This record gives sequence, C-alpha cells and structure tokens, in this order.
Amino acid sequence: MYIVSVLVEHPVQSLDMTFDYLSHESLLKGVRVFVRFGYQKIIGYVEDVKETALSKTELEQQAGFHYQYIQEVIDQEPLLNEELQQLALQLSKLTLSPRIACLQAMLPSQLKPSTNHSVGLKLQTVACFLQEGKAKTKKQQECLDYLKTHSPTPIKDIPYSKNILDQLVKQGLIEYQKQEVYRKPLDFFQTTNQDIILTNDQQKVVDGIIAHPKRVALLHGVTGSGKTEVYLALARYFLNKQKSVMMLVPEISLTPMMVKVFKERFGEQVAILHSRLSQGEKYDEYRRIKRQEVKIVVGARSAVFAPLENIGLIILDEEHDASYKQESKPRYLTSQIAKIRAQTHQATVVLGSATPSLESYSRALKGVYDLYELKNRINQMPLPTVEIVDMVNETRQRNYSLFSRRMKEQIQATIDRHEQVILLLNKRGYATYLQCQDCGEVVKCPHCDVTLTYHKDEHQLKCHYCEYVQSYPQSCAHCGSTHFKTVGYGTQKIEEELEKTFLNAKVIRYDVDTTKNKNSHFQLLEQFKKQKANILLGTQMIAKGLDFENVTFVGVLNADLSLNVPDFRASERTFQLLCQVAGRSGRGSKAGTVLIQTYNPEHYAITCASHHDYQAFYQQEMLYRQKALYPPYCHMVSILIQSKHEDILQIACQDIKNYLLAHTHQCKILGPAHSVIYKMQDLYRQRILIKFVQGKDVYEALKTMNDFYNKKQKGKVTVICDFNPYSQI
Ligand SMILES: Nc1ncnc2c1ncn2[C@@H]1O[C@H](COP(=O)(O)OP(=O)(O)OP(=O)(O)O)[C@@H](O)[C@H]1O
Ligand SMILES: [Zn+2]
Ligand SMILES: [Zn+2]
Repeated sequence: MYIVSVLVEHPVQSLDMTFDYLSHESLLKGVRVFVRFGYQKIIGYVEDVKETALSKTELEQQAGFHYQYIQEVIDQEPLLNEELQQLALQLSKLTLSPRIACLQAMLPSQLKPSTNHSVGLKLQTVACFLQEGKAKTKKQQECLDYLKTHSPTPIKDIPYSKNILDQLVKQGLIEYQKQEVYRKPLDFFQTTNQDIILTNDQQKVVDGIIAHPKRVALLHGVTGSGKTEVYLALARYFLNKQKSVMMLVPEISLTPMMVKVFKERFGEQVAILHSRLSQGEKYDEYRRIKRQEVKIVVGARSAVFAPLENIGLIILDEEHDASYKQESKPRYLTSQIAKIRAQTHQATVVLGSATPSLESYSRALKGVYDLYELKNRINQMPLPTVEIVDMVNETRQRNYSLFSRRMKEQIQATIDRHEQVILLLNKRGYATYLQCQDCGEVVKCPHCDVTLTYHKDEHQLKCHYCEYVQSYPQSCAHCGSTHFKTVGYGTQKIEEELEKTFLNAKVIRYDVDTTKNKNSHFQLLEQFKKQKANILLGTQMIAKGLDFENVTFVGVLNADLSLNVPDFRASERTFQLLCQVAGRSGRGSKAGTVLIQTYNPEHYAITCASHHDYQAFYQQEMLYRQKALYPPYCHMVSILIQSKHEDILQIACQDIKNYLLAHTHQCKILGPAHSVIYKMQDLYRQRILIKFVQGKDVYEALKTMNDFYNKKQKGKVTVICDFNPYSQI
C-alpha cells in the first residue's frame, strides 16, 4: 500500500497543503491524478509517495479518519521534471503563493492541473512499406519501390495518387498508419542560415560574455546598436556547444520581430511560446521542447519555465520592461527565475536594454553583474535629433488641436518626402470618458472605481480593469439628460483626426484592440514595412524593437501620460518609453528626427531622453531614490488587502499593521492607504507598503500573516504580498 500526498486546488480557499490518499500502486512524483475532495472529483498533483506495510484499516485506526483511494491517474510521466518541481517549491516560498498556483503558472494553460486536457494530438495518415512483392501495374511497382526507401511518408507528400496507394494496401504490400504531426506556429519563415558579420564592437561583447560563463551580463546598447545580432551570435555559440538557449522578450509587442529572426536563422530548432498561439500550437510546442526536439525557446515571461534541459544561455531582451513582472499569483520577476535556473544549469544570463532598469544598472556598477556597452548605432549612424514642444505655449497661441503646429509640419513633410511616421499615444480607445453635458456626471464602471473608456468602433464603453462592457448610454443616470460629451482622447480618436488633418495620410493603428486576431501583429507590421501606410499609430506596443528603415520621424503626442501617475517608477518609465520610441527613427540610411509634446518640458525624464543621455538620467533618478528611499536603495513589499466589505477590510488592515509593527524591526511600514483604484471588480482594496534593507524578520512576519489570512478568513479578506512591486494600482 502507498500513501500519496496530493496537492489540490481548493475551489474556495487558497490552501497551500497536501491531502493524503491511498493507492495500490506506486506513483511518480509530479503526475496528475483525480481524487475525491468533499463531494467533488478534482485534479491534484502528486507531491510525495510513501510505501507502508499497514492495511487501510490499520492506517485509519492510526490516523483517526477514513482514507480515500486515488481515483484515476492522468499522466504516465510527470509534466514537470525534477528541476522544475523543485523550482515550483522555491517559487512558492519566494512569493508566498500556494504551490498549486506555482505549478499552474509553470505549465501552458492546456496542461494546467485544473483543466482536462481537451487539446488532442493532431494526426495524419502515413503510408508504410510492408514487404517486397509483385505489384499489379507498372505505376504501382514504381510507387512500391519509392516507399521502400521513403517509409513512412505522409500520403499527401507521396508523388503517387491515393488510388495507387489504395491498390497497394489491398495487395498487402503497404499499410496506412496514423502518425502524430505537430502544429507549428509561424512556419512560413524561410531559413536563411546566414549570420551577419559582427562589427568589432559587437564581437567584443560576444567574446567578453563567452569568456565569463556562469555570470550575469548586462548589455547596455543604444537603440539600433545591433543587440539582436549579439544574441544570435551567442545563441549560435552555445548551440555549437550542444547547449540549449532561452530567448525571452517582453510580451506580444516584440515577439513577432524576434521570432522572425530566430526562425530565419535557426529554423526547426526553435520553439515559440507566447500567449497568441492557438491551444493546439501551444500544446505541441511545449511537447517538442519537453521531448528535447528543439534547442531554442523564444517566448514571453512564462517561457522562463520551459522544460529545456542542459541550458547554456538565458537572454532577457528589453530587460527593463515591466511585463517581466507577473502581476498575478505567483508574483515573480522573470529575471529572478532566470538566475535561479542559470545557477542550476551553470548557464550564462544576458540582460539587454538600451535603457536598463536602475536596479540592474546599479548592480552592474557594483560589479554584481558584468557590464557591456554598445555606445553607437550600426554604421555609426547618428541617434535622431529630438525636439520638445511645450504644449502650454500652443494653448497660449490659441492652438487647441491635439497636434502642435510643429507636429503638423513635421508629419506632413515626412509624408511628402515619401518617408514614414511613427506616432505614440499611450492610451487606447476613443475618449478617456463620457460626461453628461448638463450635470457633469461621468460614466463609471459599476464594479471598479474608474471611468469607462469610450470605444467608437464598437460604440461601446469599456472598463480597462475588468471585463465590463456597456452600450452607449441613452440618458444620464443622474439627471436624465441625453447630451454627452467625450473628454480626453485615445488612439481611435487620433486615427480619425490624422485622416482629417493630413492629405494622403494612410494610418495603421496598432494597439490591443487592433491586434486581437491571430497573426494580426505580423500582418499590420508587414503592411507598414511594405509601405502600404505612411503612419503607424500606437500605444507603447510600438515603442520597442521595431526596425523600419524608412521611418524618419517619430512623434510623441502626450509624454505626460506616464509621468503623471502615482508610482515611484513614473520618471524611469517615461524616460525609457521616450528613449525607446525615439530609437525607432532614422534607423536606415536617412537621418531621423523626433518631436515630443508635453506640458512638462523641463522635467529631467524628458530632457535627458531628448539628449539620449542615460547617464545623466541615472544620476538624477538615483538621487531621488536615495532621498525618498526607494529601490535600489531598499527592498519593498506591497501588501494588497482586499474584501467585499469595507468594515471587515478596515479591521483586517489595522490587525495586519499591528502584527507587522510587533514582529519586525528596522523597516518602514507605510499605510494602510487606499489603493490607487480603491474598488476593483467589486472588491475594496487597501495597501500597506514595507521598505527595508535587511529583511529576514519581514519575510517571516509576512509568511505567518499570509498563512493566517489565507486559511482562517475563508475568503472574506484576501491578502496578497507583492515582493518587488511594479504596479501600485
Ligand atoms: N554587424 C552588423 N552588420 C550590419 N548590420 C547590422 C549588424 N548588426 C545589426 N545590424 C542591423 O542594424 C539594425 C539594428 O539592429 P537591432 O535591431 O538589433 O538593434 P537593437 O540594438 O536591438 O536596437 P533596439 O534596442 O532599438 O531594438 C538592424 O537592421 C540590424 O539588421
Ligand atoms: Zn446628467
Ligand atoms: Zn471595471
């Protein structure tokens, strides 16, 4: 008899514990099983198996309760190997999240323990040679000879008709079989297999990184300095050493470009993992990796958990990007996981960016990371010149348009030169909100403490924080008036304005709303590359990685959007966004320019970006972080406390604060205070912020508090500890 400890996903509480079941046969750790839990049959994960000589009755006498048997074993072999099972435990500890949540985060959705694997294998028919023999006709004989040397072959690839094959099957000379085929995403790229010859600067970086294996390298290379080629050369080097390579990129925005170059260079050896793949593709790509049939994985955040073995190199491109932080359980930082895996595999980590995060850059200056720099663009092309427009001045001059006079001039001139424009507005939708013209009431989300965004295409109001959608209101809920005005503007409105303002303007809008369909990313960018449009308008999705040689003008419509948010990283984000988007201009043989519209023309994030001066920005921002005590000068944990009931929430917040005060030393505890969005999805939300330099006792106190709340309160209050918080919303 075996006692099997099973991790289950509790439907209500977020328990982090196993339950014991019995089994007559031994099971492998990590396989999924069906078990009874209360009145339900649910999926669980085998975490431990112990053999026992006792019978069921004896065991029950000892334990004082009845044991259930495992009902069904789902997997023949564990989905996660030993390394990844260990990593799940480590992740659970680091982030104070239930182990089951960690396992779930590590698997593609079709394989998550809570769902049945509804995605099946895709099969195709192949013809297999059986035996020599005399076929009835000459053609049939030829076909048989062909199959003798090409067996098995998918019947669609055999240069003989189905009829001939059927005849051979009848004669018992060949047979049909079903064989698994992989659904391969983006298989349309041609492999070129040719690496570009690196410049001296690039070669030096590659040599340096290779000479210091097992280290973390920070590659600080200006926009257009050819970081991608450095990644490709490093990947080639590690592949030649029979090692595998992980290439991570920020979410969907950048994936298309990077996927394309990796597929072109390494073809069949590349698997792709990102959210836009179909269920079947994800399932197949995952299995190709697991079976060690590929050597390179290109993917977004969760690809850091890919079951690659023998990893030699892990690259995080655009390492400063906030999408590397997972904002739901388990709230991990991708670089942290990359470093853990690199240590296990004795692998090298490369963090690349034109605008490294302050945390990474300060580590590099301290020697924790190795610093490599690419200070110039390829072919010594100059970085674009950047001009700032003070929008206060425009209003003074009675220009109330969304475009400054200079912006209009520049866009028109670029179109007239038959060159292309990229325009950034970091806000999607048509209008920011809808307001009653008579009483001033603003239309808000009934579930969240935010205004609804008007989307003109669909003539709907949408909440950007929950799934809530409503049609355009007939009348004001407050006064009954039927007159509304739209306030603020998003990409949809700009698109309309552009087409009105500029003759011959053909606009491609690139944001979450226009890139929903599969491969629409590729298609829109391909159209722009082929110059089917002269303006690419988008949210921050267009700021990174894009490399179009005909783009000579970049306009930023409202640089203040990211500056005026209550977040200690607001300046850093703004600087990064502006440098990145400016970097899209003048990447070909023609010089580029950039225009930034702002109401804060003197702000250092904006002036430093306009001079492409990372050092100056770094110095000034570090002073602020030191004075106000923010990372990298301290660690931070944000505790989000949520409840449906405001009164229960208040009490819990005070309890938690008191507990932390009593159990921690030498740290600053701020709050509780309303979260930036106090109500979201019908939950009220408060935050407590802890800042500390040395934090063993902080971790212990949080762990105890976290366990207490998530077990005892039965869902009335939830507490989420966010180490390395990136969002204060
Ligand atoms: N050694 C080389 N010889 C010729 N062209 C090169 C070389 N290396 C890179 N390039 C070209 O230079 C351009 C810029 O390179 P890449 O896109 O890698 O820049 P990057 O550093 O990633 O910039 P960003 O941070 O802006 O994305 C690309 O068109 C690339 O093909
Ligand atoms: Zn009204
Ligand atoms: Zn909402």
